[in-house]
Amino acid sequence: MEQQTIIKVQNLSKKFGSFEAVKNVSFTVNKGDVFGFLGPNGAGKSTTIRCLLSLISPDSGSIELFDKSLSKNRSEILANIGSIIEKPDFYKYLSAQKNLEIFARISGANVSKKEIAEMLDFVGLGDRAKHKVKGFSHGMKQRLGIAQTLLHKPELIILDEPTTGLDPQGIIEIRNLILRLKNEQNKTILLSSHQLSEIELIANRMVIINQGKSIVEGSVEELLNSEETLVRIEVDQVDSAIELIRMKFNPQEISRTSANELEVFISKKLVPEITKELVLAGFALHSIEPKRKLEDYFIKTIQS
Ligand SMILES: Nc1ncnc2c1ncn2[C@@H]1O[C@H](COP(=O)(O)OP(=O)(O)OP(=O)(O)O)[C@@H](O)[C@H]1O
Repeated sequence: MEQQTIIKVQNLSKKFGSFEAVKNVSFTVNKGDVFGFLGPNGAGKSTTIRCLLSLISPDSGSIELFDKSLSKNRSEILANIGSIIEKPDFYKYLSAQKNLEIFARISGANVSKKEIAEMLDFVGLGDRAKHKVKGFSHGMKQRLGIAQTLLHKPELIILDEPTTGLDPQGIIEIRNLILRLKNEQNKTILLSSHQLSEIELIANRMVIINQGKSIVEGSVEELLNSEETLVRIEVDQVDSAIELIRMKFNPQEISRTSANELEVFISKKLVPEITKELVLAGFALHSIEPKRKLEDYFIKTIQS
């Protein structure tokens, strides 16, 4: 069965003055994806998301949502998206339930009190429905924000860095909630983050964006578990170790990174073999650390 495309962004560019915040960004989100939009701070994630929500208009490129052009079907498309792009704002002296009732009325969503109660249950705030938002933790407000995005029953949910500022427990709650949105409510979710670990835990597909450009897109599993691995080896006599590895394994790339360390790009399967050969040849092997290529790449990107 052919997969339905929910978001198709092609060659999107946006400048602020002469500064190019987004340069030719392209990616595709399919129905049922938890799609990770990964990049360091300032990469252009929020700018892209603001274009998707038609809050700003791109300078060039095309955006299709639900197989329709955003520029030509704006209100129909936006009615099918729920989003949190900044910290959700509530009437703090009103209860969680009252807040949702008001937001439902403002957005014109036809939602019964029973449905609102179910949404609050879904985000784990059922027993707090009558409590004033004033006393809610940041995590609870974030979950109430997610309930708010569900009011008009959208097919696509866009969350811009939803776990920023949350404590570890709060992060786990949001993560579980996102997975339940996909599994129990059949939502498609676009989730931006600057943390690979976050995306790895919940997304099935992702794009990495850096300095306004999309760099790599694909299945999280395939991208993170690619056969080719960067292996860091701490050993005495680095140059002789490089010679030995070159001779026996013919790696694609190998280089000395410090007086007692080398890096080699090689198939994951060969790591035990390399270890054995170095030890048998009498090298003092202090450590051997395989790093997934993408992880290493992403860390370098962030640090640069
Ligand atoms: N309205 C604006 N005017 C000028 N520059 C802007 C504007 N909005 C964003 N930028 C710049 O564009 C770049 C990309 O910002 P953007 O917010 O899209 O990044 P981001 O990936 O979402 O990062 P963060 O997680 O820090 O928000 C940044 O350098 C930012 O300073």
